[in-house]
Amino acid sequence: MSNEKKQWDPSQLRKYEISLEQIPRYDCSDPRVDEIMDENKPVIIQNSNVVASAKKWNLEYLEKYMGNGDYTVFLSRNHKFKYYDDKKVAKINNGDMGRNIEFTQPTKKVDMKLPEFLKRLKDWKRGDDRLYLQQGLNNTVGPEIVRDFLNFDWDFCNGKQTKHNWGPLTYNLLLIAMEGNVTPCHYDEQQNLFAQIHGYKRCILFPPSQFECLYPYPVYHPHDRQSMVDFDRPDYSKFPKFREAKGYEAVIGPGDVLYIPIYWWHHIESLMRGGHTITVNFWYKDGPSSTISYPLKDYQKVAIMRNIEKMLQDVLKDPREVGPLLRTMVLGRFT
Ligand SMILES: CC1(C)c2ccccc2-c2ccc(C[C@@H](CC(=O)O)C(=O)C(=O)O)cc21
Ligand SMILES: [Zn+2]
Repeated sequence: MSNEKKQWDPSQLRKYEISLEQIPRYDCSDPRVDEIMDENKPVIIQNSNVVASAKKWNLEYLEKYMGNGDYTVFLSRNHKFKYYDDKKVAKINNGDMGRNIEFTQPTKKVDMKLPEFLKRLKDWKRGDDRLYLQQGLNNTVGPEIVRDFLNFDWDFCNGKQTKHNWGPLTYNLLLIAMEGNVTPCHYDEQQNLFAQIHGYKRCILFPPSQFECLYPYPVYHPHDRQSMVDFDRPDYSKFPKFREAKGYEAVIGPGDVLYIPIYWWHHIESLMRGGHTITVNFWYKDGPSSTISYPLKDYQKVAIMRNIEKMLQDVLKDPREVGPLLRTMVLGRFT
C-alpha cells in the first residue's frame, strides 16, 4: 500500500491452510479488465461509479430511508452463513426422496424491520446469534433508496453485460453483514458483479476446474453448490484433494467491484473487527452460448455433471442409489 492509511490489517483475516494468489486489480478504464473477463477469470475493477450513488449509505441514512418494510435476515449460531435451498428442504421433509436424509438448517431466515436489525447489530455481544441482512432491491425500500439504486452507473453494468454476451440481469441483492460473518465456499450459476459499498470483505475464489478439490454436496441436497469442506477444520481423510486446492484472493473495499465469473467458487468474509459491511451484487444469467467449441470449458463440464446427477436422481428416486450406480459404472472401467 502507498503512504495512504492502511484500511485493514492481515490480523483481521481468518487463517486457512490454502495456497492463494492475488486477484488482479485494474482501473475501470483499463482494457485488461475486459480481456480478463473474456477469459471468464476474476478481476477487481477499481474507481468505477457503479454504486457511487450509494456512498452515502451509512446505517443512519438506511434507517431513515429504507422504509418500514420487512427485510430478510439470516440468523446463525456461529460465523458461517451456509446457503440452503428451501425447495429441496421441503422435498426431503415430505419424503419425496425417502426418509433417509435428515437435514438440520444451519441458519434461520426471519423477517425483521430495519430498526430492529440495526439495534441487534449495535447491541450484539459474544454468544448472540449473528445476523446477515440479504434483501432483493425492489420497491419495498423507500423512494430515496430507489433513486440511489436508479442512479447506479447502469451504463457500466449494461456495457459489461453486452460486451461479454451475458443474459438478463436477474437480481440485485443488498447485503448488510456483521463484522466477521463468513459465507462459506460455493458457486452460483450466474455471472456476478459484486460491488462493495461499505467496509472490507475478503474474497477467496477457485476456478470451476477445482471441482475435484472442493467436494460439492450432491445436487439434490439443500446445500447444492456448496463445498462440503469446512475451511476452519478441513477433514483431509474425507476430502484429501482439498490439500491441492489453489485459490485466488483479494480484500475489496468501498468502490471496488469484483467480477465473480459464473461457476467460480467463492468464500466471502467480512473482516473481523472491521465493522458492518454493505454490498450490492448484480447477478446476470449466462448468455446463449453461440457455438460449442471443443475442448469444452471447465464450467461446461460442471454443468454436464449436474445434468447427469439430476437425471439419475429423477430415475433412481432414492438418492442412496446414485453413488453406487456411478461407482459401478466407472470404477475399474475408465482407467
Ligand atoms: C449467506 C447469504 C446471506 C445467504 C443465506 C441463505 C441463502 C442465500 C444467501 C446468500 C446469497 C448471496 C450472498 C452474497 C455473496 C456472499 C457474501 O457476500 O457474503 C455471494 O455469495 C454472491 O454474491 O454470490 C450471501 C448470502
Ligand atoms: Zn455466491
